Amino acid sequence: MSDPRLRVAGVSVTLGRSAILRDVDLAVPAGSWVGVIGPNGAGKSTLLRAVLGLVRHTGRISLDGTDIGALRPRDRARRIAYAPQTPLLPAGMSVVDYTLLGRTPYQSMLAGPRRADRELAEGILHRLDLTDFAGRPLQTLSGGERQRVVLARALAQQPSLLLLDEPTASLDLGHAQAVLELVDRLRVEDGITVVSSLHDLALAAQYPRELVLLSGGSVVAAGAAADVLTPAALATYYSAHAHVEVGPDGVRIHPLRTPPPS
Ligand SMILES: Nc1ncnc2c1ncn2[C@@H]1O[C@H](COP(=O)(O)OP(=O)(O)OP(=O)(O)O)[C@@H](O)[C@H]1O
Repeated sequence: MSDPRLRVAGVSVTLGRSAILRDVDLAVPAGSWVGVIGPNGAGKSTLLRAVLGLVRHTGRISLDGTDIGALRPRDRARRIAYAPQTPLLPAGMSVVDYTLLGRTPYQSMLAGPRRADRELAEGILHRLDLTDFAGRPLQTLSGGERQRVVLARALAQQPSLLLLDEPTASLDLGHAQAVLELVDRLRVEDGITVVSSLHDLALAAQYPRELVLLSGGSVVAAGAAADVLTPAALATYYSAHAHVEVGPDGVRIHPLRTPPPS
């Protein structure tokens, strides 16, 4: 059997004196979308950062069978794109120039972006509803606009693996759906493999093919949304009360208020 695009095997991360990830296993087939969910502090961002090589880990992380530590930095930058939850954006840079940073791994050291790079960046800005913002300095954007621009830079990398940390955190419902639809279209049309953390469980139930539920740094459930997002799991790991409806068009989650004490 061929290697999955991404394999995380027995990965643990310790930061300071705290065990943040414990023996995490994950296999993401090429062209799939895995959603990493879990309550605040469960280790979702740390898992994505470990895949990027930004935090030290034990265990093995491989891309198409090659240990990520063995990839040359340029090769890694071409193959893995990352849209962080709270990116540091260079002040004064325009939206289109920031998007073009995604083309850096494809350019020779001193050459600037080529015409094809500009056309690609413009196409991505169009697909993300950002054309009117192309010339705007990054610091003038709203939170949701910034989030889409960070995604634009990641997509400009034309990666084989796209890591998204809370891609919808600052987006209104319409833009959240548009971004996730676009990601899914790129997955289907361009064969991009996606791993994203998601807080919004209603969206998490609809887009990724598979969910991995982290709690306290460990994988406590994995599989289809209907198997992971059970009322019992929501109560146990999120301390949340919800009604879960599984129907022909997927899983729907209805948060329920706790009845007030009588
Ligand atoms: N450098 C560090 N030293 C010690 N603990 C850290 C460090 N960085 C992160 N942590 C802790 O690791 C845990 C996991 O953090 P992480 O950001 O991965 O969680 P998360 O699931 O993405 O959370 P959220 O949903 O709130 O974004 C948290 O308890 C956090 O405080």
